[in-house]
Amino acid sequence: MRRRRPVGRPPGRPRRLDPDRDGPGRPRVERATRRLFLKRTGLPDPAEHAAEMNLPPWQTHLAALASAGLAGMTRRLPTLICAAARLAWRASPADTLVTVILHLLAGVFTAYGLLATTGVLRALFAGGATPDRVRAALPSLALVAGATALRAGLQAGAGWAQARLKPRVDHLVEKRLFDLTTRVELPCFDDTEFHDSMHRARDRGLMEAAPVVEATIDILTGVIGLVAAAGALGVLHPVLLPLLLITAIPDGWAAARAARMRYLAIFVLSAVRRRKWILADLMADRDSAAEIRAFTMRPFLAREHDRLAVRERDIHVDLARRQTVVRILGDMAGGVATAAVYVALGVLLAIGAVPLAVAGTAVLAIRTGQSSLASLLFAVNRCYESGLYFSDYLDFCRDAEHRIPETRDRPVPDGFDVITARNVGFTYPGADRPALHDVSVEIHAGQVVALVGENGSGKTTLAKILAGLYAPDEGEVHWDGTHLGDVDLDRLRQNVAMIPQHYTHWPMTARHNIAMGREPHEEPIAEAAAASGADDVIAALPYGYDTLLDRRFKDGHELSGGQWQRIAVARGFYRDAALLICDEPTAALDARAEHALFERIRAHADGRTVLLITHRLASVRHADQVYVLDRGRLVEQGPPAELLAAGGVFGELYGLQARAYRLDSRG
Ligand SMILES: Nc1ncnc2c1ncn2[C@@H]1O[C@H](COP(=O)(O)OP(=O)(O)OP(=O)(O)O)[C@@H](O)[C@H]1O
Repeated sequence: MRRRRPVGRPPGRPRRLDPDRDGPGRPRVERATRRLFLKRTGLPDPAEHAAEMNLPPWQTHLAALASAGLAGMTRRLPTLICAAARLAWRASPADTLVTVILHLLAGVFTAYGLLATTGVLRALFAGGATPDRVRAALPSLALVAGATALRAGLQAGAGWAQARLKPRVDHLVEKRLFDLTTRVELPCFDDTEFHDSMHRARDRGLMEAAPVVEATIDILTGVIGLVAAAGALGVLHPVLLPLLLITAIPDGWAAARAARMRYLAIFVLSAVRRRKWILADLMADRDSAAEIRAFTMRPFLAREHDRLAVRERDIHVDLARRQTVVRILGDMAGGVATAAVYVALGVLLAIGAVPLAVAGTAVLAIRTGQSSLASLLFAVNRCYESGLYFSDYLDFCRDAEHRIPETRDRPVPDGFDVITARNVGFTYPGADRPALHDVSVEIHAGQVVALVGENGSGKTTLAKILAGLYAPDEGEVHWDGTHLGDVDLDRLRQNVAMIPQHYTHWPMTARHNIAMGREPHEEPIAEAAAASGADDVIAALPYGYDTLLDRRFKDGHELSGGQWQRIAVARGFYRDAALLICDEPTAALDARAEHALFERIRAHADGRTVLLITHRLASVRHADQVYVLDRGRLVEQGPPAELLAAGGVFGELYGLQARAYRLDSRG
């Protein structure tokens, strides 16, 4: 038997905390960073007494961001840059190559232009009449102009290739993510760690892929610009090289510090913003609109929202003040450094170490280098920030790939004479007791088989195992001689139609809501709708089968719970599969509709096999076989008449319902 890959963390093994990858499960790091921020800023803790204000997935790395220094960021960069390069290459090798090559060439022309400037200045500063000097400078001037024009052209080309790359990267990562989320085994969705990781990847990781690629390209451009300026300075005079660094340090310090302040502010604000967003959603959402009015909650919600908005505003105003101070300090230090560089250049000129033309070019090169360094630092910050979230995406994809069921070659049966579940046991990931234990059932073709039992007794779980949605931990399920563990379950499910207990209200037309996943053929759709009673619902819709069943869109229409249920049943009928599973198909129906639907299921069965889960025991009387579950164990089985006569659990539950109806009808 194929063992199911264990999902979730093995019991007893605690998760290792990684301070660099903070998440909702790592509150210690959050608290420490919050304390650090509050101590430094003297601000009140905006999330005080708000237990529900945990970090949302899109802000889980703020603690890491808050505590990251420039050195920490730089250490992580090589991994991120490699991941971004691989992604860009997969998205479009041509655009990646063009972007890199054009940026490199632009860097060469930057250096060339700077060096050519020396020729211009040398000619202009030489002796002789001004017209002669200008004329002498013309060839170098033409070279500078040519280099500048070429550089601009190359940069525009690189920008175009980069712009083409972004949507391709977005498309690639989205496609991969949703391919994985729809292919992993169903039990993954019961695993909280998988769930969290999926949300982190979907809510933020996905969006950060393109920014990581862009930031990586910006880092490359920054480095190229810096190397071009440094190269030009080195060629002019080696002593000029350190001067570039001296002027760059204050700028770099101010940029890194201001960015860090922003991270810290966002970090401390995360809980406030999350709460504010929740309130904003409630105040502008269709589902809550009626209750807000019915309970006259508007003033309360608006006051609460405003209180949080004011808190957020104050922190931002304070942040703006402190960032301005840092920038002014940076600018002042930068000014002092630039003055020192000019003094040093003056000294070099005075002692004749460099000619005047070289000094003039050096000033230009230093300016170019400074601006490249500033963009480089900014790009490093951005790459680090986006990279943290992007690693969530990569981690999720790696994990999800291991959770895709392996492909199996054994042919899938089209139908069956008998489905046999033998000694089946199943425990949900993380659950401390099994949902099913040692359950054996047989479903013969053409039968209507009912699963009954109290809430939580395991009926839905058993149905899902029989349909091949869950693999049992113990025991086996066979469709005739075929063990479900040996076949491709995706193909097997083509032969199963399931009307689940909690069905989806697909935001699509009525037609697609019935055909869902199959070609929509008019006649079979109409037959399925008639068989389920959905035909009346559709006839009353403004555009019939073409009516969009979602009020959030123009011309969309909303259905009542019972009307939706009929559509869901029609969907099950439309599949016309060997096995039809109906999991409480009448829960939302009125008494008349319920009776009619059971009649229709019986009529639709007509040689098909139906597995019926229901609490309406009167409807089970016509089943061929009833299995009664109690806390995950099979306690009774047999034709309904025999079970009633035996007076066991089924008889007791049936009697309770019948008595309630008798009392009700007496009034
Ligand atoms: N996704 C899940 N993760 C963990 N436990 C689950 C999950 N789904 C069901 N369970 C548990 O498994 C047990 C059986 O649930 P199941 O849904 O099969 O019962 P049921 O008989 O269909 O109940 P009901 O009549 O209320 O629909 C219950 O104890 C339930 O809490």
